[in-house]
Amino acid sequence: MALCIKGKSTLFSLQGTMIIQNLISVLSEEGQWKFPHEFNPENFLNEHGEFVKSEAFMPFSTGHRMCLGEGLARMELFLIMVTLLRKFNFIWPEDAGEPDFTPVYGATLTPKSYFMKVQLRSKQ
Ligand code: HEM
Repeated sequence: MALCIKGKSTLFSLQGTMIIQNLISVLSEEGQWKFPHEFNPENFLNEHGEFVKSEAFMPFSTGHRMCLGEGLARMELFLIMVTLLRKFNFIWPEDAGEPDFTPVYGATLTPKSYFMKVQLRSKQ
C-alpha cells in the first residue's frame, strides 16, 4: 500500500504481510547493463574486457534476509566448474547452428535444452 501526503509517498505494509522482491527486474534494468535484454557476457566486462562486478547482479538477494549459503554456493560452483573445465572440452556441434538464448521461465531462468559434444581432455 502507498500513502501519499503533499506529493511525498511512503510505502508501508500491514504486519505479517509477505513481501517477495522481484530480483529478475534488476537484471533487465536499463542504465545498469550494456545489453539489458540480452544474455551477453559483455554485460560483465568493462571497455578493456576486464570483469567488473555489477551492483545490479544480486542472485543471492540483498539485505537482512539475503542468502545465508552464498559463500558455500559460490565455492561449490567454482569447484564444479573448474573441475569440469579441467577434465573436458565442451564443443558446440558444427551442425547445431547459432545457440538460442531465449530464456525458459520457471523457478529460475534457464536456457533451452541443447546438445553439446563433451570430450575428455588429454592428460598433460
Ligand atoms: C546458486 C545457489 C544459491 C542461490 C542463487 C541462492 C539464492 C537465494 C535467494 C535469492 C534467497 C532469498 C533471499 C531473500 O529473501 O531476500 C536465499 C535464501 C536463503 N538461502 Fe540461498 N541460494 C543458493 C544456495 C544456498 C545454499 C547452498 C544454502 C545453504 C547451504 C542456502 C541457504 C539459504 C537460506 C538459509 C536462505 C534464507 C535466508 C533468510 O531468509 O534469512 N542457499 N537464497
